[in-house]
Amino acid sequence: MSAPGRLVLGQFPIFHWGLNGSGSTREPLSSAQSSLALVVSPAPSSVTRRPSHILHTFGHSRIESHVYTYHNDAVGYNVRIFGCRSGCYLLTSYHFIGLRIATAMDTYAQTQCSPGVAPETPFATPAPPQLAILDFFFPGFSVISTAFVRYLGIDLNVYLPVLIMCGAATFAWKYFSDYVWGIVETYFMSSVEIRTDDEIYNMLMAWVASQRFAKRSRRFVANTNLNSRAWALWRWDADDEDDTDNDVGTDQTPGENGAYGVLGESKKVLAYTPSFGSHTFWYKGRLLRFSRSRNQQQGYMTVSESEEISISCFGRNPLVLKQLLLEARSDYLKKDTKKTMIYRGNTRNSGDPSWQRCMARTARPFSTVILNEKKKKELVDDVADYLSPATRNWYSNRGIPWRRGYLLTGPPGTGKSSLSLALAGYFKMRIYIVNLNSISASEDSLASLFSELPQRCIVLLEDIDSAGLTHTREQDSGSTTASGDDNKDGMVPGQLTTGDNSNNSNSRLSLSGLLNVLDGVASQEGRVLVMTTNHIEKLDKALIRPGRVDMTVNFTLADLEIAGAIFRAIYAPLECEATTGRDSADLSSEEKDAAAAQAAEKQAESVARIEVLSQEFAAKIPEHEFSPAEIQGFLMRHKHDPEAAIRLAEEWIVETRKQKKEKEIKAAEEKRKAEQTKKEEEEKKKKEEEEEKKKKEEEEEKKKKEEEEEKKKEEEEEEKKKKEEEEEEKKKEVEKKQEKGREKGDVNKEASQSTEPVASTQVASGDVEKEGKPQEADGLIAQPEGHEAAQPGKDRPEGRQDGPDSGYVSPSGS
Ligand SMILES: Nc1ncnc2c1ncn2[C@@H]1O[C@H](COP(=O)(O)OP(=O)(O)OP(=O)(O)O)[C@@H](O)[C@H]1O
Repeated sequence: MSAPGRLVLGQFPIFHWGLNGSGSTREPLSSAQSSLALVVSPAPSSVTRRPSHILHTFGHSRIESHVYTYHNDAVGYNVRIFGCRSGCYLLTSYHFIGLRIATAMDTYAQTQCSPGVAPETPFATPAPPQLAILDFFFPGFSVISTAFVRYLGIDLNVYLPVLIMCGAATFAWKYFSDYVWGIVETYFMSSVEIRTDDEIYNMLMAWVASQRFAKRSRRFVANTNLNSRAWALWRWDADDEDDTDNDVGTDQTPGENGAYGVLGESKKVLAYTPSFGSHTFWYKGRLLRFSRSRNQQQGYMTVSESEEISISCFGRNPLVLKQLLLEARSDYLKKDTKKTMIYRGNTRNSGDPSWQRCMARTARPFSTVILNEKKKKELVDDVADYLSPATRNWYSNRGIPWRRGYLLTGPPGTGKSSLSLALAGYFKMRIYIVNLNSISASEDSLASLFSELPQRCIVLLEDIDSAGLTHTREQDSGSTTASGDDNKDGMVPGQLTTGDNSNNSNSRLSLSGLLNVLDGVASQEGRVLVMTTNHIEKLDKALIRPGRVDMTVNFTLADLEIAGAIFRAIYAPLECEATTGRDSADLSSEEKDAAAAQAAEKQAESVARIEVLSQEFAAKIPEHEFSPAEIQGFLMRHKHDPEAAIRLAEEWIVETRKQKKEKEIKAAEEKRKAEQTKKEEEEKKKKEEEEEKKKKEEEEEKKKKEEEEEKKKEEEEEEKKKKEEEEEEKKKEVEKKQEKGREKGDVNKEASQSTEPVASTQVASGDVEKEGKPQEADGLIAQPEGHEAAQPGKDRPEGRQDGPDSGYVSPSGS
């Protein structure tokens, strides 16, 4: 027999047999197929064959065990067969195998026998149970076991039950502990889960990064940016503009993390947060657990999206968790007190639209915005009044929607955006920017964004004239209303404006949609709406009517005053920059006072000097020609040398004019070219259309001609056919007459036989007269059958063949 496997371990035989699925043992099985383990142990000879069937379950796999007892004369064997439940082994196969084992055992025992000596069976001494089942789970175990027995004299099988018990205990403990922990978590713990696409994620992670447990964690994530990555693709630069303020240090000074920066290099703060898993920490005397786990959802996700974060504590009261989150938030916002937070509306097609913090800029002092002081004061007073709680009540008591809108108009670079930023900084409000040009901007997405606005904030719609909100509805609809408000008929659905909408051709936002969002029934109250534009004249009147725009601030190109103010803003020393020139720590209080007085005096001198220079500079700048941004740009080039700026101002003016002129010429040229191209294209198109038309006409004419010819042909054919028919009819008539004539001829013949020829002729002529036919018909009549009828004109004199055969009878009878 070709048994696939047989092992004898020392004196304890362990047999490994393989079975194929059909139960036949004739063919040896491959090791992969051999999924049976046999354990043979001695049995009392009194025991008869006793098959039994036991099922064991190990984890997910089920092991069948069959015990058969066999005995020969000398000794009985228990054969325990283990097989995988999933295999298709038949009981009969097991039995068959058992028999084979028993036979093999007998043979084995016999080979051990020597004459005169009692046969030494494998079980001469009671052997411990052979648990080759391990070989089933750990292939090669039997080999190792054999090696241990042979070379070290250690029987691994002895320790097998212990090992199995340990394994089972571990399994059991895991299941048990998971189960118990689940119950504890559900009924005896409080927990808070943090969404990664919410700003609280950023707040919490910033807080966690500052905690000791995070810094000490052995498994951690190193971050240069703690913000959620969920919206990373939709953000501007995710970093705050002055992150480097908090950086780890410079060349000279090591940072808090012990790292040294390289001088002049832009540095990023390195923060460490605990990695995936559970991390415990103490907070306000309570043991908390910070868990970071992988999101089980499939699909592409950024790092922060693919994680789930929760914090839990023992006890059913989650107060401590809420305190922690509040602390995290206030810490996070503390960092921003001197900054103006800028949020941008993300109106993505997929997912809900939401506000995403994109930048925190240092608040711009209001004084740095150059604007007519009176106008500036008016604006600040108006906003302050609007934001006061008393005003809110006033509005609500009178049923007036609590909203205020401001329109900042003026040429580019005159300070509109700067004023919005300064306003937000002055009133400590956040700025929420909406991009109306976005292709995903729709009334729904905007409404959703506006509904999420906090009560005290600035909503900034920049350059609304370029957002397609040009051309008034009145112009396009052809009807004018007082406010322009009620006339919405001019709007084409899906169009932002009724006029030139090239900038927004893909947008699904309409003007009426925007108006609804701004102050419709469902729109948010309490916000300050600021719109900026370069072309107020292009805006729809409905958009800037009172109620939507309550104050308009006009910005102009630089005049004398503005030019001087910009000069002072650049060169005048600021109070914070005033230095004594010596380290104040080394000075006594009198010395400090003296140094301060000296610095103040120096600063006053400097201010006075700059004041004089500013006037000189302003005098050189032509009024209403250059924007403050342009002048600022020029002064920045000489920021440490005001005299040089004054000296070079004229040169700059000439240069800038030249550049502007060139730009204008270039723009005009481009415009002309564009127009020419457009014209050419139009002409070409027109020409093509004309050619096409001509071609079409020619084709039509040709077709017409052909049709006429065909018609003519048909008519001719019809005529011909008709003629033929007539001829046919004529022929038939002639034949008929010939027939008749023949018949008459016969009669005359008969008559001529009995009378004179003259008389017969007379009869014939008399017949002719009777018939009323012309004379030539006589010939026809007289023509004998089978002769051709005489041709008209040819008949008689020449063509006639007088004679007996022609059958012609002359009137004279000759
Ligand atoms: N009136 C002003 N006061 C102070 N700074 C100004 C003023 N006008 C322009 N600037 C400076 O010029 C630059 C551009 O200004 P800003 O962006 O505010 O102009 P804008 O009117 O909003 O331009 P645009 O219409 O192109 O958006 C800024 O750096 C700003 O500091």
